[in-house]
Amino acid sequence: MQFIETKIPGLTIIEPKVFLDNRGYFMESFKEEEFRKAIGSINWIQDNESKSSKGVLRGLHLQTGDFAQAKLVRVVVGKVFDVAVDVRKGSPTYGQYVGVELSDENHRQLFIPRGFAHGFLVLSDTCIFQYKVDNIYCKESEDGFHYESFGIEWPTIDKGFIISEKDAILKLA
Ligand SMILES: Cc1cn([C@H]2C[C@H](O)[C@@H](COP(=O)(O)OP(=O)(O)O[C@H]3O[C@@H](C)C(=O)[C@@H](O)[C@H]3O)O2)c(=O)[nH]c1=O
Repeated sequence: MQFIETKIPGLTIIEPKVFLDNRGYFMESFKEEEFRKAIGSINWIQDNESKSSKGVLRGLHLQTGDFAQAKLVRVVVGKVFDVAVDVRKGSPTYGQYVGVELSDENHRQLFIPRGFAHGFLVLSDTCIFQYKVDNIYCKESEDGFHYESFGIEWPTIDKGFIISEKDAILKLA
């Protein structure tokens, strides 16, 4: 398992070691000991999964205050352009984002610390997206930014993006 630093300290790409053979592949998708040594001890308390079709853009989301969440995100089926934006007040990298392709071929994961806004655009026909979070879901603590914020260069999709009503009216930053 490799931990690759991005330009935003703490925001980390993780590449599991994949063992291929004539049956398919095997990989350890999460290993607490290695994660703790590379990043720190995180008490993951919930796993989430969503399914989306091509062009779906979910985000940019975060929870605030006592319900802030770190996330460990990955794609089980398909391919996405995944984005994390540093929106921690006073952070030297405030407003900066990292965009990374996560797919069922590169098996990459992204560790997103608390205080980042997160979103992803589905590039494949269908996508199953899974992630761990370290805090409970709290509707009242949800916050977000419109996907056109922060100068994010999203890939283009022929038929355009599919966005929830809630995400379409998020504030622009
Ligand atoms: C996120 C979440 C949603 N829900 C419910 C609320 C709602 O009725 C339904 C769908 O919720 P949403 O529309 O917010 O789902 P979605 O747009 O997929 O939200 C997710 O987007 C990505 C980008 C993230 O980073 C996640 O943290 C999360 O915010 O699921 C839960 O019960 N638990 C949860 O943890």
